[in-house]
Amino acid sequence: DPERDAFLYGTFPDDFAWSSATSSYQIEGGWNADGKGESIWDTFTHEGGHVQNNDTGDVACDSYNKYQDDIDTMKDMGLNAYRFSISWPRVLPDGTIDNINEAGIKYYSDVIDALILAEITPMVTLYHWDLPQALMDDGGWDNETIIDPFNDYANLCFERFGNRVKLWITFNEPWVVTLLGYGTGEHAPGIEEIGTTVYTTSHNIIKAHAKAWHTYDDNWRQSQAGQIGITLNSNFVEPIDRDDASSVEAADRSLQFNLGWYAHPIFINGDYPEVMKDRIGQKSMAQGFNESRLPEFTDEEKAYINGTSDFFGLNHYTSNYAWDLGLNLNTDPSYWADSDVGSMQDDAWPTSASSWLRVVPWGIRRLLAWIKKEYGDLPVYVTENGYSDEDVRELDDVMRQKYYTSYINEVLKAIEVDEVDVKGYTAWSLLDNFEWAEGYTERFGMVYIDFSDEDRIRVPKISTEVYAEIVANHGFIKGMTTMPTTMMTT
Ligand SMILES: O=S(=O)(O)CCCN1CCN(CCO[C@@H]2O[C@H](CO)[C@@H](O)[C@H](O)[C@H]2O)CC1
Repeated sequence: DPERDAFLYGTFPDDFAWSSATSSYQIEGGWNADGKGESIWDTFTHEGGHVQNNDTGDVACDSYNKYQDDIDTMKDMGLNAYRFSISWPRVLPDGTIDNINEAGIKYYSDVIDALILAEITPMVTLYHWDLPQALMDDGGWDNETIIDPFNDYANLCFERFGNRVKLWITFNEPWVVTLLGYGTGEHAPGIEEIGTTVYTTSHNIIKAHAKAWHTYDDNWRQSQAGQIGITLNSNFVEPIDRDDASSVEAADRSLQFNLGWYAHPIFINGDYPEVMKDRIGQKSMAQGFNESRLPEFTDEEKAYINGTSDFFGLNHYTSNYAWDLGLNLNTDPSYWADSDVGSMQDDAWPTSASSWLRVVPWGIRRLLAWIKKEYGDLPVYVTENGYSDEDVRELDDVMRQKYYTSYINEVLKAIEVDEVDVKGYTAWSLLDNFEWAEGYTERFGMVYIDFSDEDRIRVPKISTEVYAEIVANHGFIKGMTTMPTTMMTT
């Protein structure tokens, strides 16, 4: 509708964080440099057969050696924050605190010092999917004995970097970690248990997250005065028919199964959404299980988990329509079937190089408003948002320029009109990088890299100029020279 789609001129709060993001396995390379231990992604890519063209992150963007180039680029763009992740096996090669790799500690200490020198605030993710292989050998996230090694790892990072790092994220996208890692098998460790292990691994991750938050809150917050939270990913889900109660309910149920799965315990009451407990419970009984496939938290665990995030970290890329499929007790045990929701994307929505990513700018505004309504008026960081190109050298990335302009404008509306307390925006990604199972065939970077050139030269695309001007103006003012003429409104 015209009101929804009108472009809004205006500025963001003065202290707004203008950021870009990367992650360790996707950009660093140096997979076995200076004492680093193997991660499950080293194993997964070296095994072959899981990634397009059998690409690996052995070298990736070589940021292990070229991180200063990355920081120089962000400095040139005027960014004031940078979200990156620490590779757990680079600092703890066996995963446990018994063997600290000081060379790994020094690498991240140097990166942090270089960011501070460039007046760029570091935002550090502790877990962005590269689990030490040694811990996978003990069952990985499906074994609750992993909770203590994760806490020891988090505590080490707080101890060594917390004097300079004041924004911590425990996990990046537990939904992807469990669904793609233990459900579809598309991601490391490649386990295919779509109806059971996705829930037992998530259960352990939520407990591990809570323990790390309490460790910071008890031992470090007073002296370091930082903030620690979690980053969750979700599409916005629009009812296929807003006047049909069953599809409105189905859309909300889909958001509960995607986002509420983790956000409800952490931000509401320490427990899973009622609709998940109810549906998965009913289906599990009908499928012959003697207990629900969704594990239960004890009352003590609920009290321990509730309230364990200082902000809401949101990764958002795209949206979809949903409708009700009706309660079906005859399905096989499957996360996809558990929610009884049909979903699709509109063919009118512009495409990207990623099959799941269509451009729907108004979705980010709707999702931010939904989060405020559902979880309260808490600070929100958009910790990822971005667009993918095909594997071609195209520096005038017009679609990405329009994507960023349109989505950032919708975030402005969320702040100005819907009064959502958004503290920062993070463009995924600074660099073209290793896009997981798609390898280097899908490019999310504002900066182009030729992965066949061993020098991995950073070549800024035009979107760096568009984003830089938005940052310089703290938003949108008339006459901005780089603004694309036609926005994306769908
Ligand atoms: O429900 S379906 O399975 O039919 C559709 C799957 C939708 N997922 C949502 C999460 N997305 C990962 C986002 O992943 C994030 O975004 C970036 C770009 O992908 C990655 O490079 C980052 O590492 C990651 O944090 C992959 C696609």
